[in-house]
Amino acid sequence: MLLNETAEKIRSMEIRGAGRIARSAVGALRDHAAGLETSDTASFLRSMKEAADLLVATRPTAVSLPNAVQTVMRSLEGAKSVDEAKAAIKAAADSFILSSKHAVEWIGEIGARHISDGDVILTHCNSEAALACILTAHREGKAIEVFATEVRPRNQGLLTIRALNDAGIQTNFIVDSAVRSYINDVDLVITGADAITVNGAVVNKIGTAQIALTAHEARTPMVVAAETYKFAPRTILGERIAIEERETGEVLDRRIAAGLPHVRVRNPAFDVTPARYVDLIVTEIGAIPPAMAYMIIRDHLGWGIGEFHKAFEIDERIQE
Ligand SMILES: O=P(O)(O)OC[C@H]1O[C@H](OP(=O)(O)O)[C@H](O)[C@@H]1O
Repeated sequence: MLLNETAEKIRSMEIRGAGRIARSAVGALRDHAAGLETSDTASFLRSMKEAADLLVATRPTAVSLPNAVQTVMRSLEGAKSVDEAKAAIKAAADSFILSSKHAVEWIGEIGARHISDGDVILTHCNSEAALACILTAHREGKAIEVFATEVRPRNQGLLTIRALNDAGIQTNFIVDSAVRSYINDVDLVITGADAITVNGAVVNKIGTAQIALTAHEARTPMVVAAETYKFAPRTILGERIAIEERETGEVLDRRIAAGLPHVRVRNPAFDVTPARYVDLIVTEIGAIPPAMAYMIIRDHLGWGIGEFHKAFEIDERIQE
């Protein structure tokens, strides 16, 4: 898909979900690289850097996006010609997409082990990773029932209930504010994540923190299903995860809002659940407590402080 088209689809949420965003972005980078006609390495690198910046700027919160783009852009290091650079980008993008899909499968396998026959599960938003756990448990023959929230204002819950319905899983569709009314019927909460910070806090769809708090009070385990590339390396350096504020028309029709001059509509797309309300994070390399976030960043993402130096080197080469 074309670069600008992909960027627009991510911005408008036609392409959404932290994993899908990441895969689409690296696919767009790969296709952009293949289509560049220059033989000048510096101008190729410049164009790739602009493409990477454009994609990363589309949505600020899901760290899967910059992590994926960074993974692919790092493959440019050491490329001595445009052809070499194109081949490196393609290999890195294809490998990222494949391993991202495998990661979801592994998360499904591992997550399903935390689901018992007869469990009632509550999920929020539409997460590939969380759904993988639920669908795998169902495929294994466990009788499960799900509560799925509506997910105002973008109604991603509709995607979730369609997937659950298609699989033949008994599902209860509830408004976001009904979670506390049903939490005592729930054995396990499973959500996805858009970002996980070094201190194990989980950034996910708005409403997740309320659900986690409710689950904590009810002593219902809160499980987060997330690929390792959802962990945010720059939080080691004190960088905070930006919470995307989307346009207010998503929440209240602009014509109605125009007649309410004293009302300010707020529309944060994500919230932060502190680590103490998260029992387990299921990743493709195993289920871990949130306190292990630093080790995931250090050992499995392979960059942190060095990331800045690498990015700087690419900038220098562009200026040559
Ligand atoms: O990567 P997977 O597990 O599919 O999704 C992770 C998260 O991405 C989504 O964000 P949005 O709907 O794009 O704002 C939701 O917050 C979901 O929990």
